[in-house]
Amino acid sequence: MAGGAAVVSEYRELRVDAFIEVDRVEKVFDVRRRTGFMKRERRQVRAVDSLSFTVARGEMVGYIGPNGAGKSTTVKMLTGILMPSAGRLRVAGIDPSRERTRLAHRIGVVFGQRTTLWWDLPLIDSYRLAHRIYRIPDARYRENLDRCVELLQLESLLDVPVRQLSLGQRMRGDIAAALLHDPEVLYLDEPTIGLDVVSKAKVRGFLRELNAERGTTVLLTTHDLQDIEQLCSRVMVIDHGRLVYDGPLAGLHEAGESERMLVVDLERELPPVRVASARVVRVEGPRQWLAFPAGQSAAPVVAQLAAEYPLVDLSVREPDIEAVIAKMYAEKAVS
Ligand SMILES: Nc1ncnc2c1ncn2[C@@H]1O[C@H](COP(=O)(O)OP(=O)(O)OP(=O)(O)O)[C@@H](O)[C@H]1O
Repeated sequence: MAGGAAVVSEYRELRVDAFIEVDRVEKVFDVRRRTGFMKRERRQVRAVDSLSFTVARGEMVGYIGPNGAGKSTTVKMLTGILMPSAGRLRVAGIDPSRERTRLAHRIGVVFGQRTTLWWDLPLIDSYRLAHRIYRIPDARYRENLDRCVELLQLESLLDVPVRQLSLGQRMRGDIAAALLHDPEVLYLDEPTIGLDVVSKAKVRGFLRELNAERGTTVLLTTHDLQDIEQLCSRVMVIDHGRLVYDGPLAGLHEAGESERMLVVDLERELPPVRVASARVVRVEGPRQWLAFPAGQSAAPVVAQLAAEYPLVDLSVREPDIEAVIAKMYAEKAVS
């Protein structure tokens, strides 16, 4: 990924009004492992390595990476659950690990795999508890609850014990719980995991509206790239604890050095065509597939084809974003 480092630093310089600041942060875990009878080995795991980024107020940023890349560790440090081994973190000007309680009033967290709701109690009771714990003014609580209930379609679920809710219903319940105290920033960890298509659409629609209306800053961790495509104009990719890409989703294609495909229909079957900066990867009767670099315009390839071959039709196919990211994950971190 040759251009990756440049992409990371260029994008970083643009962000001046930082709401979330991560500056050369590291997190090293000491792990002890049994290696035999009475024998233990001590090992260090560098979960986050010299990580720097900023997020402006009101941004919706995707935070992605392969398993074990350091995403959860980053989010845990941003909420104050974990203390960084080195570097500086600020969220809304607050040092998370030093002032965790003060920060808790300004952030909301949703972990798709776990719930913050009271399992045996009706859903509404978890909200009443949040009302007390966060000391939310009554009118504000009522307004936020009504809004979440309406947009997340929770009306018929409020009196149902949480353990009886489906995964999608529970997830919507969790998102509401994270928002009752008006957090300025929301960390979402896999908010659509295990949800059906309809529930995913509901959750995504709600998050879009929340961001547009309230300007809530959102950091979204997900393995579902459609979440990113539909919600985030910016994406950060982390691998082995380091940032390997920070920029618009569309730029991932270039950074991943992916290829676009030109599908060409000729008048008749011909041997593979020969054009500059594209190569034929498949031939099926009069149809041929030509791969060319994603960062390059299709125009010169099309012009040469039209001038030299009996062209009937053509179309350009964009690379599959999942393939681009899989390729990025397979490469070494560059930042
Ligand atoms: N409490 C801990 N003690 C020791 N090692 C840990 C601890 N928490 C995380 N790690 C290690 O740190 C690395 C990063 O883990 P992390 O959970 O942040 O990754 P992730 O990107 O969130 O992965 P996933 O997508 O699987 O949730 C992994 O190697 C993990 O094993």
